[in-house]
This record gives sequence, C-alpha cells and structure tokens, in this order.
Amino acid sequence: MSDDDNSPISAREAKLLFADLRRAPALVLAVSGGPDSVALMWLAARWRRSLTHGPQLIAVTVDHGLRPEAAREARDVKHLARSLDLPHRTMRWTGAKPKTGLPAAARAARYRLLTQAARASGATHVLTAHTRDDQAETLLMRLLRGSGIAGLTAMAPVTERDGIALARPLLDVPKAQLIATLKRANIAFADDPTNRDTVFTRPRLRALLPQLAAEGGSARNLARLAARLARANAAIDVLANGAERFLALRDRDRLPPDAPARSFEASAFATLPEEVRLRLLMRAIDAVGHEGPAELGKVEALLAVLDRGIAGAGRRAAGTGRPQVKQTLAGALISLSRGRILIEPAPPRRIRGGS
Ligand SMILES: Nc1ncnc2c1ncn2[C@@H]1O[C@H](COP(=O)(O)OP(=O)(O)OP(=O)(O)O)[C@@H](O)[C@H]1O
Repeated sequence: MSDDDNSPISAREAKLLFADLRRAPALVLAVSGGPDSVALMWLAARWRRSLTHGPQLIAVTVDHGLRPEAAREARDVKHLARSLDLPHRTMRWTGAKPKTGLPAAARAARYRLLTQAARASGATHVLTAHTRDDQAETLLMRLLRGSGIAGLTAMAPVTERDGIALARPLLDVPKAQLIATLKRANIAFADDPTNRDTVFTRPRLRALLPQLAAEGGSARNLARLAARLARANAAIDVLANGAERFLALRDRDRLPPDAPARSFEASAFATLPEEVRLRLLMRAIDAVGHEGPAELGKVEALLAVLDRGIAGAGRRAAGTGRPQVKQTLAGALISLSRGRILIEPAPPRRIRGGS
C-alpha cells in the first residue's frame, strides 16, 4: 500500500487487494455497517464493476440482537448495497445469549451465520474487513497473554471454516485509508459504541495504541512483526513435518498410522530442537486427546519433565518396568517408559463421589 496512511484507496490498489478472488464464483461480504466493512463493500463493488467476468458479490449483515440500533444499521447497509447494485441479506442471531463470554459467543454465531449465508448463495469465500490496525491489536493482545510463536502470527490473510474460506483482503490496509476512501466517496457509516467500551479487552488495548505508536510501536511495525513471525512459524512447521518423518524412520517399533496413539523413540526425540519437540508433543496431544488444544505453557512443563526423564533414564539402569514419566494433559496420557514416549487417549476421568 502507499506510504501515505490517509490517502483514499485507488481502483488500481484495490485491484491488487482483490486479485486472488477474481476467479471465485461468488463472494460474501461481511458488512456490519461500521467504516471498515462499508469501505470493503464499496471497494469490492467498484472492483467488480471494472471486471467483465468476476464473482457475484453478496453483502451480509449479522444482527446479533444485542443493540437496539442494530436493525436500523442493517437496513442502512441494505440501502447502500442496493445503491451499489449488490444483493444484501440480514442474518439474525436468535439463539440464547450467555451471561458470560458474550463477545466470544456473538463471534461464533456471526461466523456460523456468515458461512451459512455463503453456502446458501454458492459463495466460496466470506470477506471480512479486518485492517492493519486490527492486526496490530491482535498481536498486542496475544503478546500480553503470553502466546507462543504460532499465536503471535495474529490473523492469517486466509483461513478456512466449515469448507468456506475466510479472506481478509484489507489486512495490510490502515483503517485511516478506509475512512479517507469513504469520505472521498461521500459515504456515511455507523459508529459502534462497543468498539470503545472499555469493559472489553480489545477497546482497552486500542486506546493504548496511539501511545505505543508515539514510542515507535506503530500498527505498521506491529503488523510487520506478525508477518515475520508467520514466516518463521511456517518454517518451523515444515521442520516439524520433517522431524516427524525422521522419527518414523528411526523407529523400528513404530505404531501403525491408524493407531489411536503416537509414540517416539526417546533418544531420537531428544536430538531435535526444543521448539520442534514442543510442536511434536502438541500435535500428538491434539490428535489423540479429547479436551481441545493443549496450552503451550503446560506442554512446555511436560517437555521439561520428559527431558529430565530421558536424561535420567540414560544414567539409570533401564528395565525396572516402571514408567519414568506418566502424566495426563488435555485428554491425553503421556508416558516415558523403556526409551519410548507414548501418547495415548487418557482414560475417562473418575467423577469424585461417583460410584
Ligand atoms: N454484525 C456483523 N455483520 C457482518 N459482518 C460483521 C459484523 N460484525 C463484524 N463483521 C465483520 O467482521 C470484521 C471484524 O469485525 P470486528 O473487528 O468487530 O470483530 P471482532 O470480533 O473484533 O474480530 P474477529 O471477528 O476477528 O473476532 C468486520 O470488519 C466485518 O467484516
């Protein structure tokens, strides 16, 4: 993008932003009515008009039923969509609203409804209007939460959900440029007060960004860090794939690939770099465990125990028969015994007081 963060986005720049989407049959545009997604709709509509053959665009607004103004905002988006010659649908979240974790539940419902709308209209992608500023906030949020490298990659330009691609074509675009684009086009947009509600973490962090920028921690730099970490993360994943093959080749007693467990020869495992060992453990626990992804901090603690066990086994006479390590984590049972690490599904937990 241009270096001027306040300039409207030209048709040429937009063409590059949407280039990968040209051959899709149809695209759902997720439009809340806020400035970012209204700009997404306006930019996509202008781009589509410039193509002889291109995807059909469908604007979709989710009404979470949480704010009284939401229905009116959805109608405003519908009017604007009509003026741009785009079909528009409002999807309503009618399910029960939880008392705690409301933003997460609303988000889950939103993506479910958006992918549902995509399937119904033959669209392969849902486009959201996440900006470079959102990327910077996400990185900061994960940094403060103590995420590992994978978490610090923040948002990817494209992910997948239920067979629908979630694309973020504006992930490298400053929000200020979207606002400048709308101003130039004379288009109004809604202001969502929850975006400033300091009850929620994200708005609190958003309020910190100008101070960070004054110290050099601009959204540009934070987003660049996320992109660099994404590059490193992809490389480590490739190394972990190679390490998996290396361990399989080294392991004469390896389990069949369809076994509901994973095993590694401890001496070969111990030669791998720590980050790769962590990923192998994490992958195995996620594959056989039944309690969701394992927390990085807990896998780090497990690895430390395994490392000590492996080093200790080298010094002690092997063959006592008792495992040196036996632990459960995220629904997986991890043991170290007779020079092998075994990761298998944990037996169901005993309910205290139950018969
Ligand atoms: N009510 C809505 N209807 C349709 N699309 C929406 C709605 N709310 C958000 N979106 C889409 O999601 C994008 C991100 O919105 P926002 O930043 O408010 O969500 P978030 O919950 O903070 O982020 P995330 O979706 O990554 O969790 C918007 O730019 C828009 O494309």
